[in-house]
Amino acid sequence: MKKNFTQNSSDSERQQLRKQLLTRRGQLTSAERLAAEHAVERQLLALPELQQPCRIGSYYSVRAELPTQRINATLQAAGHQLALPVLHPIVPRHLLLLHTDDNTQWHRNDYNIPEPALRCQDVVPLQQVDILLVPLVGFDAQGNRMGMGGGFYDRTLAGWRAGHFPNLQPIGLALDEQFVEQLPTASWDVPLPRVICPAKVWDFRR
Ligand SMILES: Nc1nc2c(c(=O)[nH]1)N(C=O)[C@@H](CNc1ccc(C(=O)N[C@@H](CCC(=O)O)C(=O)O)cc1)CN2
Ligand SMILES: Nc1ncnc2c1ncn2[C@@H]1O[C@H](COP(=O)(O)OP(=O)(O)OP(=O)(O)O)[C@@H](O)[C@H]1O
Repeated sequence: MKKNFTQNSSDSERQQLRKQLLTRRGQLTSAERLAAEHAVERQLLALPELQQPCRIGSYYSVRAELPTQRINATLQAAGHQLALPVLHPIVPRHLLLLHTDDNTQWHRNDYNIPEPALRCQDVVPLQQVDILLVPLVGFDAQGNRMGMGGGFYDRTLAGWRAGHFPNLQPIGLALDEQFVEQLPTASWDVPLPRVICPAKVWDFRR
């Protein structure tokens, strides 16, 4: 992948790179994607943090994302509490995390992504979340992340970067093909401390 993006790269460069990465991600077969989910699940479950019951924010994978349906079910079966994102009904481009279990009712949001029905009692404040599994389109050797371009996770992670959620550990989940040497960055981008891929757990802390 190209490396000639500068820190001040334009929106169109970011858009173009996003498109290339989405195309690359879309070229995997469903068997390859399933194998990737297995490998990521194995590495995730082996993390020391997950050896005790945790509150985990995950995502409901769509299109060619690293699949999470099986990972989410396994996490619940292992005794972890699972919360999934809902587009905030009032604050534009913000996310809420909602507790989910077998009784959860599902709706499709404006992006056609299934999300739990909004019930106030199910909202899990980020202060109470231990691990946040973050979807991505691409990531680089510094942990910089490119998402779908809505800024949803950038806004969510801004509070974490500011120190408001000291117990929260964000972890990106990705296919190996989503790695690029260097992504263009913007001031609002929040680098991920860790990314789990099928081949490797990337640790950017220290
Ligand atoms: N599975 C999953 N859930 C998620 C996210 C995600 O990336 N993956 N999000 C991460 O933020 C939030 C939703 N944000 C999204 C932002 C844009 C588009 C999207 O598809 N936008 C364009 C398509 C882009 C394109 O065609 O180039 C569209 O609406 O058609 C989807 C989700 C919350 N839930
Ligand atoms: N903390 C923030 N506060 C206000 N605006 C923000 C913040 N973070 C991102 N934005 C805005 O969101 C828009 C999209 O950002 P960007 O392209 O980096 O999204 P992304 O990381 O790809 O998407 P996502 O986080 O939803 O997966 C940018 O125009 C930016 O101005």
